[in-house]
Amino acid sequence: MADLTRKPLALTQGDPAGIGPEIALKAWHRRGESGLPPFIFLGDPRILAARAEMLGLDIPIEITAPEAALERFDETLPVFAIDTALTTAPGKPDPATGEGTIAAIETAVKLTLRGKTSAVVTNPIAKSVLYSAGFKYPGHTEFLAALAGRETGKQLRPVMMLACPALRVVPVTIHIPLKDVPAALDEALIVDTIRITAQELKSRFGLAAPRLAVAGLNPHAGEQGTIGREDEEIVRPALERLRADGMDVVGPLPADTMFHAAARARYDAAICMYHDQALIPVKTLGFEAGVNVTLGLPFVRTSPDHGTAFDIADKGVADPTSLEEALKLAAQLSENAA
Ligand SMILES: NC(=O)C1=CN([C@@H]2O[C@H](COP(=O)(O)OP(=O)(O)OC[C@H]3O[C@@H](n4cnc5c(N)ncnc54)[C@H](O)[C@@H]3O)[C@@H](O)[C@H]2O)C=CC1
Ligand SMILES: NCC(=O)COP(=O)(O)O
Repeated sequence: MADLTRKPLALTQGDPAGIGPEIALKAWHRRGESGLPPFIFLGDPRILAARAEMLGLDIPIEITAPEAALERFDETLPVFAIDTALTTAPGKPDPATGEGTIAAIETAVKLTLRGKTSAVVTNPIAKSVLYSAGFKYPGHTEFLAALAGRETGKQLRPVMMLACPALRVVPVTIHIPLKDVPAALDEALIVDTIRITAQELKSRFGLAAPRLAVAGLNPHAGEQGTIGREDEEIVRPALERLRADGMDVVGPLPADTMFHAAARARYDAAICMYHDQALIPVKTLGFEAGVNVTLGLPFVRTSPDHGTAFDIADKGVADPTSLEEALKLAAQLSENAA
């Protein structure tokens, strides 16, 4: 039975041709055994119903307001209806659905900032599909910060964190080509990213004194400047500034030796210089239960660590565990922040 003093989580549909609708249905279906916090699905109920039929799941889908979702969650899957072009099939994305996909994210932010829902949980979007539909952001992370900035009038700096039971990682640069990473790195970017990470590890994750380990950019963290100068000229001075402020930060460390079990035991989060340096270890150690969390926003946002998985979207085999973990972490973090 849901605690009716709480609010539901806002769960966006993601790309309707991906596995988002399927994992939402499966997560609701096993809500009792997994102890799932209540959510309201923001998306097109016709897409959800068609996917339930494909999966052979008899799931009562109910269009409802967020205020009624908690009460109804035990009995029905609550949906806040957002019209989406019905031009896709599972595994066959179409930019025409982009408008509905984006509207679901915008609605989630509005509902959460207005106190109707407790946090935003996003199903995966395919960046390339949305770019064809005119989307101008690298991903949810930057889009959510822009939406929240628009609503609050504040300039927000979002930080991506991925977490699984064995590891938390933060990429300093996110969705940019590898060749552009060195030029994108500067002392201020590294300092800001680490400050926001440390702050939220305290306020949202309850770590009184977070220990951070920072990867170097180059092999062997530059080997004293002989394999690239960035680690000595950019990363090290940034870490010295943070240490002067009393932060527990080590590095720059050689990235190849900072993710084995004994090394991981020495820190609470690893700060990495680029996307794959951060995401390869976390997805290798905990793909099934990994969660993506956006720090630096005025609300909690999580998502599964995986993407749209178009290759399996018509097969019925998608695993909902990562989404379930994202929903549970969102509920926990928003409770910590309350
Ligand atoms: N938060 C988000 O919106 C994210 C979106 N993406 C987007 O997803 C699209 C596809 O990306 P990929 O690199 O192919 O990664 P992906 O995570 O969609 O798929 C990688 C492999 O893992 C499998 N897989 C993923 N989730 C699974 C699940 N829940 N159960 C069973 N198998 C699963 C897929 O079938 C595929 O073989 C891209 O357009 C990317 O932009 C990727 C990551 C996160
Ligand atoms: N590789 C992580 C990813 O693509 C998620 O990005 P975002 O949509 O959460 O910004």
